[in-house]
Amino acid sequence: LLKTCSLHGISTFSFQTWLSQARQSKDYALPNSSWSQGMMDLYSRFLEMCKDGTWKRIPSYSNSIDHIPGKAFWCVCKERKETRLFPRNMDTEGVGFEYAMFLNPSEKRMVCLFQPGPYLEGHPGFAHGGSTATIIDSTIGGCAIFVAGRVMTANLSINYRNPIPLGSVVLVDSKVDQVEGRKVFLSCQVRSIDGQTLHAEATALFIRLDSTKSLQQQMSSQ
Ligand SMILES: CCCCC/C=C\C/C=C\C/C=C\C/C=C\CCCC(=O)SCCNC(=O)CCNC(=O)[C@H](O)C(C)(C)COP(=O)(O)OP(=O)(O)OC[C@H]1O[C@@H](n2cnc3c(N)ncnc32)[C@H](O)[C@@H]1OP(=O)(O)O
Repeated sequence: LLKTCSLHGISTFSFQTWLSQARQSKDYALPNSSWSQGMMDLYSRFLEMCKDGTWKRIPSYSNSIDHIPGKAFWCVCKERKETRLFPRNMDTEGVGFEYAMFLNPSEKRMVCLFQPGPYLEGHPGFAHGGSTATIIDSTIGGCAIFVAGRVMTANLSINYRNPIPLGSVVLVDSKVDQVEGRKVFLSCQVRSIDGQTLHAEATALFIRLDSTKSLQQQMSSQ
């Protein structure tokens, strides 16, 4: 993680500093009692693949700033307590977005194990398409961030193929297809655990933000 971030000039802070800051925040990507057996099995499978370094488990905090090494650098500490990363906006376990991400840096690939809870309902019994879009955007976005640094979604195109039952577990599998200057093109598939059902597929364009400006400067100038 440090190597990736350093490559993009995100941080001059030490990995230890970032780790100690991150440790103060709750990591929501760890198993909790709402996770189904299917979610636990898939999580264990990916954790196993982390042992040789091929995959990396990505921690997840309720505030986006906590993901950034040297977060204090952006001096947004006052506002940060009042905001939450959208998919981490619920306090009760299991009712909303339950998910954990794993990164494969050499394949430029990010997967997300996703268990949609009952508060994400659209059609009765099924996940709202907006929640599917959110988890796709977050997974693809996480992938783009780790590959290209600071980016924003410019375009996200989704084909919904089969509805996702609430409480089921799906695998959101994204990868970077191409980088052209500031443009990062990615694609994604959402499948059932057994791979037999394609729930959704997506393509996305992310634009790398001007690296000479801080994230905060770019946000405030728009
Ligand atoms: C949330 C951060 C969390 C950080 C956590 C980090 C790690 C955690 C790990 C796990 C994941 C956790 C979180 C997931 C992360 C993110 C998910 C959320 C992401 C979002 O939810 S994000 C909100 C929605 N997003 C917006 O709110 C963007 C609004 N927008 C703009 O802010 C500008 O629009 C911008 C900046 C996109 C570009 O503006 P700009 O001025 O920098 O660049 P410009 O316009 O010059 O475009 C340069 C070249 O791209 C082409 N181009 C531009 N747009 C295009 C389009 N739509 N289609 C086709 N081509 C396009 C141009 O045509 C030109 O091409 P050319 O150079 O060839 O002429």
